[in-house]
Amino acid sequence: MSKTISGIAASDGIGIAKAYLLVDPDLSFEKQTISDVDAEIKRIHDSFNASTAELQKIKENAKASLGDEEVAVFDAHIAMLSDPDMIKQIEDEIKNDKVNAEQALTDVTTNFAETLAAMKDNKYMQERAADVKDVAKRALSHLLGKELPNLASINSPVIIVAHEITPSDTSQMNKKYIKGMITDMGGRTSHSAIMSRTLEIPAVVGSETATSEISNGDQLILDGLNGVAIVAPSQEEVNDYEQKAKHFAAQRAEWAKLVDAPSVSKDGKEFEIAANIGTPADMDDVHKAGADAVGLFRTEFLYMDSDALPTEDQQFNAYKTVAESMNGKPVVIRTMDIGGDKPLPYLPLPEEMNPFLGYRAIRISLDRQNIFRTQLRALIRASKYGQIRIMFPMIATLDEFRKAKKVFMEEKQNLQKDDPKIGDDIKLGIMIEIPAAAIFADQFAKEVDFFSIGTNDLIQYSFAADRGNDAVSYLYQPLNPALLRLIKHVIDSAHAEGKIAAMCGEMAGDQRALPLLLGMGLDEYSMSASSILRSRSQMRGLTTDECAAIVDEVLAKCQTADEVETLVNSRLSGVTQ
Ligand SMILES: C=C(OP(=O)(O)O)C(=O)O
Ligand SMILES: [Mg+2]
Repeated sequence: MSKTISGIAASDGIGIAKAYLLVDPDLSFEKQTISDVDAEIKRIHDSFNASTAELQKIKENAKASLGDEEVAVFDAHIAMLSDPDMIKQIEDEIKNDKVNAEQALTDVTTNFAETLAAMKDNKYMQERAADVKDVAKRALSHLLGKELPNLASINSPVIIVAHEITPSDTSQMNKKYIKGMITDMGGRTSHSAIMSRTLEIPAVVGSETATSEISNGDQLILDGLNGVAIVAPSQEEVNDYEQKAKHFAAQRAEWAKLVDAPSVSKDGKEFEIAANIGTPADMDDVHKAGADAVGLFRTEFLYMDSDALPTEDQQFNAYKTVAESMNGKPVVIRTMDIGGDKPLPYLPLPEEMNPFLGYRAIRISLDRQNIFRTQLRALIRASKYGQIRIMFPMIATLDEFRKAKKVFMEEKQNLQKDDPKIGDDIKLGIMIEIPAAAIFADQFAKEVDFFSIGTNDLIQYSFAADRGNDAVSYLYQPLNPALLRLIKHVIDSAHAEGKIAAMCGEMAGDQRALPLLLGMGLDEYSMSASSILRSRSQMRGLTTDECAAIVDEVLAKCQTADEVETLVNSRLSGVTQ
């Protein structure tokens, strides 16, 4: 009998493959007194040899799909397994204390890791502590005869089943073999969900129970369109889903024909469908999707993927690459949004009770202005290579925007001493993601050049529901009339002052929301590159007047998100394809 597990649909598509459980096995053991010292020492050597052989194999596989940096980690681990000092200490403990290999390995490696972690002024050595722990875990798994999961060693089609998937996990994945992902944790706007969409891997998140209900090697169907996974499906179910997957692939092929088509409504009104990116490496997908602009460059990834604050030149190069690659089309670059769920290991921030309500984004930038000024200089310099727009995240008050603008003006004037007109064309905008700013949009609109509505956070803060917590994910309601009112107010306020209203939260790529946003006259829709062509296709089937009438009716009549969805669907049947 098959079993169905439900979660949150996070990335479109259907995958059928065996489950790959990304969960560490139980590596607990008992301390034992041994009598055969030689046999125990041999066990250690065997486990180190087996670990080395395993790492060599993983490295070979990884070479084919990953960058040099990722592969170098495996070399470092292999080198550690032949460290004479570490091996001697383990042998000595076995000889002197007559303990089992597991105990000696754990004692010695824990000691090594602690010594490294204590080297506070040597970051490189500090980071090696994690490598020692990793290597020890691998050797221990061999001693206990258990297998560790390893993403980089995957070389046949699988569906990843994990508690949570981190950015470093995704950097080890070979997209070719990953047919889907299902996690226990996360909501639709958690960063692992956003990553799965960027990688175009079908995904279901927030299932709560996937890792406990699915075993390694189970046959799985993953339906990222409807947010379900079927464990041990019947042949009939497999056939059914193979048909659905074919249908979805055919639909994708149809959408792909729109790569060079304009983003217009059925009645010929032009809009912009833009891409959200995290690094310049995402630009390939942006071009494949035929994006009209980059509507959100989340620069915090430049800070997160690095061991230290990125220099002005490193940032300049990243911004220039993206600006040039868009060939004159707009590129909205958001200043760093660190804090909340995006910590920086090398920038210690105070422990907070409520990190999402704490010291983050523009609050850090205005407080630590050297970091902010470096970023602004890099952005102003890069603006010579394309149409760069600068956007400030997490603006709550007009004062914050004015302060940020003042710093920008000072840096621009400094740079203009050498290059008189540099930065003069840069438009300055803000994210509307804090309810106070949304409510006060009519006043903000007088001073900013554009808004971009960040619905991921705007919903989180409006409904007081953590965006990554699946226990409260029922409150993530893009179609709730309260939110729709707020969004309409923001769009109307921008237009009253002749300013651009964009949206870069996930709602911009939500098929259910598009007719309403079009009806409200939203100018720019910025989303994961993988959603662009589908949205363009949908937009081309909608008429703005009809959508505006639906918005009026929804706002006059509906009290719940479900009522909104039902009303929109009933009005659209016959309007769209
Ligand atoms: C786009 C947004 O920003 P992020 O997801 O990076 O917080 C948002 O909050 O909607
Ligand atoms: Mg946000």
